[in-house]
Amino acid sequence: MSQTLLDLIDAALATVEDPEIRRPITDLKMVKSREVVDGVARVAVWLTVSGCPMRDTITSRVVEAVGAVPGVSAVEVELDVMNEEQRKELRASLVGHDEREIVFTKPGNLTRMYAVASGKGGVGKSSVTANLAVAMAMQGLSVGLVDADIYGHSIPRLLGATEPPTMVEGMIMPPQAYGVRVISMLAFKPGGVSQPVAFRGPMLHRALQQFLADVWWGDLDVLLLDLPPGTGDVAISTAQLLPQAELVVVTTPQTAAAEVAIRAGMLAQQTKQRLAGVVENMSSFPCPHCGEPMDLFGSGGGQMVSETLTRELGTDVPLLGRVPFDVRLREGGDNGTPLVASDPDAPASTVLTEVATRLGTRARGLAGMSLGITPAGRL
Ligand SMILES: Nc1ncnc2c1ncn2[C@@H]1O[C@H](COP(=O)(O)OP(=O)(O)OP(=O)(O)O)[C@@H](O)[C@H]1O
Repeated sequence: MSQTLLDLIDAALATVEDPEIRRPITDLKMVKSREVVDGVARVAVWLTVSGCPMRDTITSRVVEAVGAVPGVSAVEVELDVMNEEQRKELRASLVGHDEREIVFTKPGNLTRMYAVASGKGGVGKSSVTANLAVAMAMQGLSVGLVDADIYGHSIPRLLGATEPPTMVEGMIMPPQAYGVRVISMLAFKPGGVSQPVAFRGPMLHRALQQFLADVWWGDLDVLLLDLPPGTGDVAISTAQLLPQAELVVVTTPQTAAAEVAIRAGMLAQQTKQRLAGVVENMSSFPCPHCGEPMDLFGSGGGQMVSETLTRELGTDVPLLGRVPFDVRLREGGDNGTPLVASDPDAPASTVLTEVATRLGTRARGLAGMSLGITPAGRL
């Protein structure tokens, strides 16, 4: 009888996923032992590191899964910590190789990659990226988000993902929020959020490389990168490290913002990247009193960027959506609750979700790619 009960307990443990790695703890060899004495199940679990921030979550998941097995009256969980050998084995089983390489550039990798760019700061690029990531995760996609704005990182706050990552044998397990794996410079600053980052160009490249190679991303459907504004070092490093990443340009409706956004988009011509499209943010919204459309930041910027880039690059660069100005989007960013999660039916959420659906399911091909050829004929 106890054999049958143990089988049931094993089956229950196989449903418990490690919250960071998102694989069954049985596959990860995290179950040290299990036994049943008079209906009381005792489960010992190996944690990867002693200060594992997920210890309580793992414990409660084990208690819930094993406690639901008929015949189990109580569950006791004991935690132990893996030794170096076990961690190495775990690392090898997860990564499949030892050297630090960027998995996204390996042949056969199917992760869709989007680098979100803007011409200038403050147009809402980070807010759009964070909400797109959460919307994609809410659609069941496995999503990673790199805050490539090394100096001005803001993604952890926008998603409330400010806890430090767990390290397993030099591999960084990224914190998660709303189902999105997030890495940012915050994870590497002992002085916390207000500590400035004083990096020169080559250091920025190295930091980005580390975000991509040393972080355990798992099998991602989509990787989003929140670039710093403009066409500086990080935008170029991204193109070098992830040449398959497509650009998404964010602008406001304002002509001045649109003009600089075009420059950010034109970078694709030099880097030979594809342009997935343009998102206009802080667009027209209905006046709360009279319902008339309010164009707080002018109008037409997104359309202008889309049309100009289409013409200049000789390829379709669609306007993916116009996200209305919404104070709740700003408030959600301030308190780490993205609007698409807190109010999925808000007009801004609806647009962001549509853009997320489009990008998350987009077929990969030559569309949107500047071929870098000049038409033959009269000069
Ligand atoms: N659609 C919107 N409606 C209202 N407020 C918005 C909207 N989009 C962004 N904001 C607010 O605008 C400000 C700038 O947004 P955000 O930080 O996302 O811009 P950014 O382009 O990433 O800036 P930077 O690159 O300089 O960090 C934030 O306070 C944000 O909450």
